[in-house]
Amino acid sequence: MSYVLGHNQYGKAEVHVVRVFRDDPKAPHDLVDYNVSVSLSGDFEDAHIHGDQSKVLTTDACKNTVNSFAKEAGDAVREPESFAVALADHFIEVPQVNGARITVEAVPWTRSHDNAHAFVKNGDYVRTATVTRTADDTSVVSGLKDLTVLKTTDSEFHGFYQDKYTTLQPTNDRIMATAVTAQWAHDGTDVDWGKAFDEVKDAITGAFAAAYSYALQHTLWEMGSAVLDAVPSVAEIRFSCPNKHHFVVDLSPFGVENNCEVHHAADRPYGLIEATIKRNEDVDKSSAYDPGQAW
Ligand SMILES: O=c1[nH]c(=O)c2[nH]c(=O)[nH]c2[nH]1
Repeated sequence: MSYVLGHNQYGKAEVHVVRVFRDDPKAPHDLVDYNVSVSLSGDFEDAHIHGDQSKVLTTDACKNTVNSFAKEAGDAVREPESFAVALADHFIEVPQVNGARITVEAVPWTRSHDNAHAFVKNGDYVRTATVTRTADDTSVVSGLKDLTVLKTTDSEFHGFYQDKYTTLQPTNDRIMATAVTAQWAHDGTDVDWGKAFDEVKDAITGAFAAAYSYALQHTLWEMGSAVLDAVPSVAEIRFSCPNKHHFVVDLSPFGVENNCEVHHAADRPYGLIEATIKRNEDVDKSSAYDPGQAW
């Protein structure tokens, strides 16, 4: 037999760690809530082909490292990107590892009633970070998932291609709603991650609100352009946005007028609109994204 082992990677997925910052007894507490996944690649052929584990850093050790780094990495823990960089820098030092990918899903908690130690989980969205480390390169992709936005007008959809299955009626006034999932790749790592995240999120929601839309595709372009305008470190942004359809209900059988007021919010099927907006043609950040990540 001369079969060949192709790409392989392994690690611990979804280490859910909550770190409280409470070093200063007089200061209010802070916390971060991270779901961390570690994926290592390198010289692991013997483990697969011969059952020899001598080079395998256990996934249990990966989990322990995440937990310990939640204390050891100090202030780097405060932002998902810098925490992931600290972990990636550690794992790449293992001699048989030549690639380390760390993904973090960060659930935002907000302080409750200005209380020093009480928080409310903010379920509006999840912040994400993916750090890919090789011996001589670190690439950082930031993101967010499931940021749901809706506007009640300033959205049209008409002039579309028609075939024999086309029944959709054109409209010049409709609800537009989506749950934005986006990932943006940075040039370099010298970035104020928290500030950049807030600016990107603000650019996305601001452009969604302000842009007059002729399709969700058009809105993705506007949102991506606003992000590139606002944050110089972003080289490209990838969107995956379900069109959360709101269909105007026909109330005419009841003699009731419905001027885009009463809608049926359908949950499926949904249009899925995806696009990458790049700073220029030469940008190629594909290796910075986790191919196994289903958005
Ligand atoms: O914004 C939209 N883009 C589409 O491609 C599409 N297709 C469709 O049926 N409705 C919509 N809306």
